[in-house]
Amino acid sequence: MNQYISGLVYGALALIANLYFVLPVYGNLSLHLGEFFVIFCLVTRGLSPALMASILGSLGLYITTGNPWFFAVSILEILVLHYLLKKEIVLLVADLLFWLLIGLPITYLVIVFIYEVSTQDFAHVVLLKQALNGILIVSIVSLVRPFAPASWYSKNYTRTTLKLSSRIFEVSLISIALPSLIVALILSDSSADNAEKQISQLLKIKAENHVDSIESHVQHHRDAIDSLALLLVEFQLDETKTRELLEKWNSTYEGFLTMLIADASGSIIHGSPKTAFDKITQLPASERIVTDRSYFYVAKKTEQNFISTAFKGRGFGHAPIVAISSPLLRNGDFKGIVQGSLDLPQFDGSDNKEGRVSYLIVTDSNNSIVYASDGLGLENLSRFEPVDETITFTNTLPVLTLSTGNYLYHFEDSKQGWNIYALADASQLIGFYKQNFYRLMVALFLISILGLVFTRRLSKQITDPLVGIVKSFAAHKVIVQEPNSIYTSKEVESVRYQLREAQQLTLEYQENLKEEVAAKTSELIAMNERLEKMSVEDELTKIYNRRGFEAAANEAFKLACRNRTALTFAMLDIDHFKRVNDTWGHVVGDECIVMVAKELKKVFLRETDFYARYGGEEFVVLLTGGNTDKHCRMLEQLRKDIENHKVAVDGENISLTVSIGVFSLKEDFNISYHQLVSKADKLLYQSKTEGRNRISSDCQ
Ligand SMILES: Nc1nc2c(ncn2[C@@H]2O[C@H](COP(=O)(O)OP(=O)(O)OP(=O)(O)O)[C@@H](O)[C@H]2O)c(=O)[nH]1
Repeated sequence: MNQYISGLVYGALALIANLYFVLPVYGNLSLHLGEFFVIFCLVTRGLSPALMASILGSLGLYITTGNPWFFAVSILEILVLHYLLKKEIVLLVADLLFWLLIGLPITYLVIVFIYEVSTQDFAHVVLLKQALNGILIVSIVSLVRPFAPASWYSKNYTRTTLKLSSRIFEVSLISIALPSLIVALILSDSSADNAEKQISQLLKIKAENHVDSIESHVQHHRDAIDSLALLLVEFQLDETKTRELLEKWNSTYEGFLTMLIADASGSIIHGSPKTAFDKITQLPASERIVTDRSYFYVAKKTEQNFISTAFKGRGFGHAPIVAISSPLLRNGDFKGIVQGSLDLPQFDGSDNKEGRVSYLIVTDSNNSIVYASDGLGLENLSRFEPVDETITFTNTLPVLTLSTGNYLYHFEDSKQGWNIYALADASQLIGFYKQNFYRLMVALFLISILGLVFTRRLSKQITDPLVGIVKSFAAHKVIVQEPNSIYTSKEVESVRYQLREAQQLTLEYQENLKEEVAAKTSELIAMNERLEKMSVEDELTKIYNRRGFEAAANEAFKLACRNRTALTFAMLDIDHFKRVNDTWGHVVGDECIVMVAKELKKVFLRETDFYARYGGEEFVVLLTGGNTDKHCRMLEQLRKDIENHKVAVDGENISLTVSIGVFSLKEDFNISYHQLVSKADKLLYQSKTEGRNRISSDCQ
């Protein structure tokens, strides 16, 4: 497949996976599996298609998350992985290195400075999730890769051959890392769900407790106001007694900041504590009127106990308060109201005191804060408009975002129409997740180190016996039958057995070959000797041929010339040999030639005597040393011996004669070998023409 087309195909798969196959992890965090196709493209097709796929895959992530930084991180990841793979680093380790050294720092900066994630804990969770996402994907790629058919790999892409130890390391790491990652993610999610449920349960109980205690607190004070109103109507006390009763009530019910009694016209006629009322009495009469206050006109109108929304006090002080009032009704006539101002901070008494891990917010029916625990940064009486961040931070539990942070919460309303929020710091849950993710990372790291040590040892135990066997094989040492390592395996032993068999066959073959070569060599030597002999020996007569003679006689000729030693060269020719052949046939002719050679052998016995069949029925003789007369005598003897030697054929005796030309040197040695031969040849011709069976000689 063309590189660009494969980049587009893998990119399209990555895009679709990132858009439609997203696994939710926690809150709004999820695993994006599209990167699988990008990394798979890198390991099967090479860098350029993987970069194309990376851009398309990141487009999918950008569409789903709105985060453009995926482009940078993904492209960097591909480049770094490509480089580290070339350096023969295992894919999973390469990815771990990328995330530790580059991916995590960049993602951290993006989270903190560009996305301004509100809490450190959440930033850590996002960060670790990104790294786990990357490692999970690379683990899946490493797992799938061995099953990919060879045709999926690009021919242009040269893959590096990994060491066996690296291969085993990769396989064992993946087989440990991938399941533990998946199990850890599933367990983390389910335990986070459980934790959320537990916190939710706890907050619900707390909120209900708060509702109960607030309701009873308020009810207690409403009852107090009602009973005071009854007493005042019933006993019609004088002014002093009324004031004393009011002050007693105020001091008995600590929740009331101040209390007052207003007459039917809404004018304050009594107040407690005394110091506060004294201030009221200083005010002009018009400012002591409370007809505009809901606790007056509602109580008057409904003729029932009334509890106000929260508001800021006036006259008696400016503290935020909730007013409780009861009408004074005597025989159905409205005689005024009695009112108590509940001090808002007093609700603190109803708050949870267990280590302040939880908080309380109480709002009235107007959503004004009646009470908010310290540390939330909320002002009493301010409006409470929380932002829901549930999806970002948790799976199901609702989350509020305040200026001080994110809080898990449970909400209940009270009978008074108040809203009670029990809050817990969201970092509890995120911290729990962070801890899980950190544990997972540390576990993966430890598994990697253990895996590294373990697999190096294992691969050594696998390869060492093999190396030993191969070394023995290469050094032609006999492979031992018993394994020399206790860590050997059946496969290695099978190799040992087969190599041993092969080695024995080879050795046998070598032995046979050696013997065969030795036999052939001696045959060859004999043949060479024969050939050598044949090249200098006449086949028929077994004496020198012309070549052999010239090679041997030449030396003797030169030596004799140099030493001026007497020398005779003779040339012989069988007379009328054609006739012999014609009469008796060539076989008989050959016998005659052999007979002449035998006679030569008989006459010339010295090592310095050279003779040869010169060609056809012609022979030559070279004699050195002694004197030329003796040479001639010996030649004459030869001539006679041949003449006397009858060759028997079919009961008949054939007699042969030879003509000889003899040329001797005894004083003047200034002559070449060829001239010598030529002289002898001429003298032979002379013998022939002078009647044959004779010697013609000359001397120089
Ligand atoms: N049988 C046999 N005949 C040979 C061999 N070599 C040469 N001849 C014969 O020797 C004969 C030589 O004949 P010629 O050169 O005419 O001389 P010649 O008959 O000996 O007569 P002269 O030399 O003049 O006495 C030829 O018929 C050759 O065929 C050989 O090796 N074996």
